Amino acid sequence: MKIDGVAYRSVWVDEDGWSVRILDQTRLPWTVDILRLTDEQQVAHAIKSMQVRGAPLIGAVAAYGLALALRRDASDAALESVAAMLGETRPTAINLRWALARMLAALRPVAPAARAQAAYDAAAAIAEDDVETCRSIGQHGLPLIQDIAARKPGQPVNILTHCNTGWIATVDYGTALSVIYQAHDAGIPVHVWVDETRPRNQGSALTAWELGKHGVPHTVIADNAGGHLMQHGQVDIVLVGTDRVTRHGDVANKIGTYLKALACHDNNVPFWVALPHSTLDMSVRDGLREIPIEERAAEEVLTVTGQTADGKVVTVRTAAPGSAGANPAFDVTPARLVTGLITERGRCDASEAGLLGLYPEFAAKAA
Ligand SMILES: CSC[C@H]1O[C@H](OP(=O)(O)O)[C@H](O)[C@@H]1O
Repeated sequence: MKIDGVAYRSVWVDEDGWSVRILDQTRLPWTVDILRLTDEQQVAHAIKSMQVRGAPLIGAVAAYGLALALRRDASDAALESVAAMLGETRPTAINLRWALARMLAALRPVAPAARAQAAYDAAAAIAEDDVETCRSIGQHGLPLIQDIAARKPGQPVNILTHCNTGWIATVDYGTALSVIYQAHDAGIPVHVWVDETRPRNQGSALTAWELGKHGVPHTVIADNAGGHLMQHGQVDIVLVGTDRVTRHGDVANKIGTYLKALACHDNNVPFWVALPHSTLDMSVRDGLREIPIEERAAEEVLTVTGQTADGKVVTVRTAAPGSAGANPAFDVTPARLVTGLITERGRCDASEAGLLGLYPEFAAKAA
């Protein structure tokens, strides 16, 4: 996508042919800082600290992290240990393990002398696959917006979204935001309610920034405002992304997503989840019991980061001194609350039958 008219992806190989470039998402929306990663430890830090974040993107960046490591040591031991280390950086998004598994399958059979180049090629394939996949997700979600627009001619389609599922959560285009971008670019009047998405504010800091750069009308709201807006007919559809979808269609996503789904259910607002194939985990049936939920530092809840009037970016404590904090970073929305799934292959019910209808080859995956 573009930043002030200049095309970017969220991860790319530097001109030097080997180091890896990323946008530092902890500095957005205040500054566009491009980081240069030169080893797997820097990649691990970037993922853990959320300099790069978003389920598909952390998978792609981890793949390049493995390539960086193999430049120095392409032994079997290094291949396995670095893949394991990177796989431990964040527990919930299955895309991280999906990408590393794909890299290991590609690299184990390759002679160490040829492994580094093969790793860059495999990482590039993951990145390119993600770009086309996310573009396609947008196309398959577009009819949902068109149908709503047809029922309210001349009025904007009001879409509520949670967290950031845009091009900076993927290699390009995004998932739920890919649908919004394609609707906007098709000339459909849309307006986006952007959940701020405490505690890391991926909505108010990242989604609002992305939509602003693309010219999409939007309004930032408190996370707790969505239900009220639905009760007053202000939300036509909720579109979110996800970090893991189970065989039965349960959806792990940013904390607060489940509450949005409950409000949708109570107000008959469609709740759609956009995902690439790399977010499917067909080995899990019961998401609530089986998906590991990342517990992040309490400090993220007890503080907030923002920009002062004179342009300084600071972090201030918002909680009472001495109070403890709890920070589960994801929750699981049961399939029964999901209207449907939007994938690169089409839309389906949030069910095993729905998913296998689109991905019959996944039937054999361990369950
Ligand atoms: C396109 S998937 C984005 C997905 O990832 C986010 O989590 P985080 O910001 O912690 O990486 C969030 O759950 C989004 O829905």
